[in-house]
Amino acid sequence: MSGDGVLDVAHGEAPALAGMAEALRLVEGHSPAELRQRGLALLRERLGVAWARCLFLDASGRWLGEDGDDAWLACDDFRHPYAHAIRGGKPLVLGLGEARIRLDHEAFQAAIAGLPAAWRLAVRPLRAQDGKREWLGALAFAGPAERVEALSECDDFLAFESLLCRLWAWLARQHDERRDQARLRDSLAELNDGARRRTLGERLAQRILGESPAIRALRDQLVRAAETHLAVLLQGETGTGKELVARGIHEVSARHEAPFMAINCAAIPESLLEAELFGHVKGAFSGAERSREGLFGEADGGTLFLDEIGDMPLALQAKLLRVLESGCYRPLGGDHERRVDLRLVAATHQPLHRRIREGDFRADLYYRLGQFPLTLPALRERREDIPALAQSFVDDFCRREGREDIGLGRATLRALAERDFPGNVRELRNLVDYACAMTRDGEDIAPEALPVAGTAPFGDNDEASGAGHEEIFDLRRALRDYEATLIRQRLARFDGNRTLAAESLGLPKRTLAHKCRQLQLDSP
Ligand SMILES: Nc1ncnc2c1ncn2[C@@H]1O[C@H](COP(=O)(O)OP(=O)(O)OP(=O)(O)O)[C@@H](O)[C@H]1O
Repeated sequence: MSGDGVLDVAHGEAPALAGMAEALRLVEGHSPAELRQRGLALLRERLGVAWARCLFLDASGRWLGEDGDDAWLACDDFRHPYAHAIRGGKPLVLGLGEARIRLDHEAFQAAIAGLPAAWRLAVRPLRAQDGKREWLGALAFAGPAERVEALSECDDFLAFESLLCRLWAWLARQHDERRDQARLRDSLAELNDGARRRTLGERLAQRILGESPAIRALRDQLVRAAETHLAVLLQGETGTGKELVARGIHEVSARHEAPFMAINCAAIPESLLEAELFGHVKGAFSGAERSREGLFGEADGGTLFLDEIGDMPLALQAKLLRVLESGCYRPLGGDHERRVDLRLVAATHQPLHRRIREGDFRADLYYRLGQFPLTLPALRERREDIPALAQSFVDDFCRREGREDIGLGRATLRALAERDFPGNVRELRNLVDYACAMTRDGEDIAPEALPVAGTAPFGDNDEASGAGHEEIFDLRRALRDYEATLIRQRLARFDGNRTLAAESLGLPKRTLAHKCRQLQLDSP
């Protein structure tokens, strides 16, 4: 330093700041492990220490490890000198010859095996803060006796060791804080996810009723499906709630503000189905006086529900597959392709595998539709839900019809629980509606108010009601009337298409034609 207190800087060097560059190398370590490596490199390269190790304590404080080595040394195993240094809290120096005789720890002996017996080994416990028993690990170095002793007492070395410890403690704290924050973030996200899913599940439970394990699991799956963009294929017997579930998925999905469009592929003649789905431009075919958007366009951004997908004609299946794969469709008679972004939910009550085997359904479409397959349980598989469903249908009936206080007695609930419900929840609902209609305000539904099982088409929403059994005096005639009503309604449902009507009743087309003649259904 010059007389005026200013540092002499000769040839670009300032001796008083000689250690700064090394200190900087340490400070630039980003993790405790990197810091240890930098510290050891400094000892070897700058101080000429031929053998040096830096050990760290694990989180339990019971094991000492070394970077790049899988072996751990127990802190209470006094056959190695590190345990002595840590336990005693003081540095120790010992001759290697003596260490070879006194300490029979295999890994330690292996580590010092090649070193001269005349050398000395220094082991220095490293602590987070001076004077406190907050151990970080231990620094060990070996060399000729005078060099080891000189180094252990040298102020610069002590400053290096102190800097190493402070940086190490600081980096370890930072690492712990980051880990704690990440854990907190993860558990908060998990909590939020769990809470969000629970809320959505509860929202679904207001419409998709039932607390049986099967229906609870179904609601959980619906929430999961709704989180994705996958196409959902709903399989289940008639009346199990496939349409209800399709709406449920839409309502708890991110698409809930966009439209939900539905179409029953079995109820629409093949010639119209294509135009219904794809839309058409003006003049695309005779009668197309105006252009029409079509369900793909109308459901854009939302959900399209294709009910009875098994009945979709093969030619249309190919076109649907193309839309699903390309995200584009072309309205009938249109020049341009349009992009569409929607979730498809398809439903079927018939085993599609059989339709595929019979060549009536494309396997590739089946797999594309079934990205998220769901099977809805039949009501007989979850009989415990019958009382709650029945009660809710009684409440609905009273609200709808402006009726009051119709109750459900135990005997009636027992009678309901014993039924098989081939028409599932729809059958139960229709049956309860009928029984409510047969019950006076203020009274409980009597078991006798329930129609005899299997006598009426309660499974089918839109079919003849089973009212008026008391007036039946001629069974054959009643059966003929019932058959006629059923066939008439089916024909109306399929716009007079006998093939579809026959198929929906499980009859050959010729048998249906014969019955129509017999029952005089041919004349309007
Ligand atoms: N879990 C349920 N909770 C309340 N109502 C239900 C439930 N499942 C079905 N329903 C009711 O049963 C009736 C039939 O349901 P839906 O039309 O969704 O059945 P589906 O499986 O689509 O029948 P299909 O195969 O004949 O088209 C509807 O009135 C619906 O609201």
